[in-house]
Amino acid sequence: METAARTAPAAVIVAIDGPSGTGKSSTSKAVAAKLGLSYLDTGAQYRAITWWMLTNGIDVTDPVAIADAAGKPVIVSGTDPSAPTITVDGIDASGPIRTQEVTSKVSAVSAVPEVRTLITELQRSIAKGAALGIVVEGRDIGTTVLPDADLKIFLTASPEARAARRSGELKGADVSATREALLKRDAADSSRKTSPLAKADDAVEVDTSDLTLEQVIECVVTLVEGKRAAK
Ligand SMILES: Nc1ncnc2c1ncn2[C@@H]1O[C@H](COP(=O)(O)OP(=O)(O)O)[C@@H](O)[C@H]1O
Ligand SMILES: Nc1ccn([C@@H]2O[C@H](COP(=O)(O)OP(=O)(O)O)[C@@H](O)[C@H]2O)c(=O)n1
Repeated sequence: METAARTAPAAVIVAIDGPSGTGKSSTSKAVAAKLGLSYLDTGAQYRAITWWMLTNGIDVTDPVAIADAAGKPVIVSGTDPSAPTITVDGIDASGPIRTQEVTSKVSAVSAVPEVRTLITELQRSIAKGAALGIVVEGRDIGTTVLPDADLKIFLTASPEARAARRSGELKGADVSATREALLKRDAADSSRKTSPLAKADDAVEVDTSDLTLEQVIECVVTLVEGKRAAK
């Protein structure tokens, strides 16, 4: 009789990177749910450490203060794509990490090398523990966190499409102000020295500007299934 271990599909690791509003979270969650994989939102982890710094009086304009405090918060990510969670020191942080204040400060905190080292280790251990595989989304997953991922996707979209999507979520937010804020964050994330936002050489680039979310999901599911079949 065949053992479960022999018949179970090999774990598949999928890295999805790209700037804000390109569809990383929606696509990654849906692909993971459809294929029975775990899901990790690495942006939520950088937001969580930023929120902890802000609520604990750390000066987020001072990289030395950020580096000194980086090891203190305990960040735990739940990886069920239908109900992802994030806690900091046991407190649910899923709401507070989405505030405008955190969004405007997260690039400065995430640029500090000590922060990146700690969060990258956490991400690798979560990916290693995902028995059936995982979809990990962020900015540096294909280049730095999981350079041996089975499949790397880099999502792009025009600043106009991204701003329209984000201001739709922020109910009534001004599209041009949202566009400027997105571009400012892209510039900071792309220009930092340690693991900047970048497309890995072997990533598949998908421009989502004129695609529906369903089309993007279908495209990525097809690519993952192809990789799984080849394993
Ligand atoms: N291809 C698409 N077409 C239209 N809206 C989209 C598309 N992809 C994502 N969205 C919407 O845009 C918003 C931002 O998507 P999200 O997945 O959070 O992007 P990211 O994680 O890259 O910042 C969400 O409201 C989402 O439903
Ligand atoms: N792998 C990652 C993921 C996010 N980040 C940082 O975290 C911020 C928030 O990421 P996010 O994915 O939640 O942002 P949105 O795309 O949801 O706006 C980014 O702007 C980066 O500064 C990072 O540096 N590396």
